[in-house]
Amino acid sequence: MGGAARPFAPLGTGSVRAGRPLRIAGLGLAQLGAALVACGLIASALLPREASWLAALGAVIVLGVPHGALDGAVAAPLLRPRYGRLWFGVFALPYLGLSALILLAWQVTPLPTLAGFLALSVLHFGEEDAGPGRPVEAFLRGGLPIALPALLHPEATADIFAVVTRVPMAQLPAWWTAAAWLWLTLAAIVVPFRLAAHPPRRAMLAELAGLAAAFWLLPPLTAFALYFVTLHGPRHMRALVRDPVRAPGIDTMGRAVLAALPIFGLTLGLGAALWPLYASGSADPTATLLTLTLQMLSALTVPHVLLDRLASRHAPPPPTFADSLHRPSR
Ligand SMILES: CC1=C(/C=C/C(C)=C/C=C/C(C)=C/C=O)C(C)(C)CCC1
Ligand SMILES: [Fe+2]
Repeated sequence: MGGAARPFAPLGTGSVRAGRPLRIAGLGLAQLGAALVACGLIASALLPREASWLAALGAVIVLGVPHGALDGAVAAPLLRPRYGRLWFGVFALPYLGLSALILLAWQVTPLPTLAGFLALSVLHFGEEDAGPGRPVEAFLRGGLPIALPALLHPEATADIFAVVTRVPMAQLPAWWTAAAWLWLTLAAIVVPFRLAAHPPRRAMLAELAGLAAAFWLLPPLTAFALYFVTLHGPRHMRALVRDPVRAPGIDTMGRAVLAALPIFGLTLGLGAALWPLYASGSADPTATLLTLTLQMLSALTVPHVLLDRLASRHAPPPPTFADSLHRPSR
């Protein structure tokens, strides 16, 4: 795996750029909150399956989805200078149009859509976890949450995706199992070399060991929720808070949460509007919630990833040596 690069801080700290976060027993308030959420999710694994699905989905919706709702704050500085007050329409119409196409794809070709969703997730999780310009580490880290459930809990994972795709799945599709074995084989070949060449930070090893243990010991949806709300979401938010160019107004975790609220509310409203459509073909409300949540997550992830690409393409390049000769240093 990669060498020492970004400082590791898996759980959100109260304020990244400004002030000193409140600390209790050496933990920041947000870290304490994340630890409590993690304990709650782990305990929810003891509940009957439907109830544990509900707990995991509740966490994914309330604590995980808001990181995608920050896309408005990323799009505004790109679009407002050119479109003025119309910027929100210019942002939201293609974003939601693309999402609607993905929801349609789940109805028309559920299994290819599932394959595309899983591939996009490996890319998105990997880029966020490994950081830019580290394709091998990104593949290995992004592949972990997708490959381990297939290898360690194939029946439970198939049960979940039979509900999501509405395609009977006595077992996982062979392509998923094959891809998971390929990931494991590559990891077994690459990781020992990487470990020898760049001894990893202890915190990164602890994260990977913790994740592997979660995907081994917990039901797959619970382990995924744990990864999504304590690692992926906070990491995405922290990256935006630290980036003064992509979302200039978002410079503390508190501001990030506030900025996410309007689009998060809109997302919940869209989910509520779609509910009757999804409930009509569904066995029970928990199954409806699972299908709607995962399909909407996938539908929003496509424009979410595209916007991330666009925003990094439009970011000004880092200052060159020549720049530093011409500009007075501050
Ligand atoms: C539901 C679920 C899975 C997949 C979830 C995925 C693929 C989520 C992707 C979310 C994204 C990309 C969000 C973007 O921010 C697993 C872990 C395979 C097995 C357990 C249940
Ligand atoms: Fe994300």
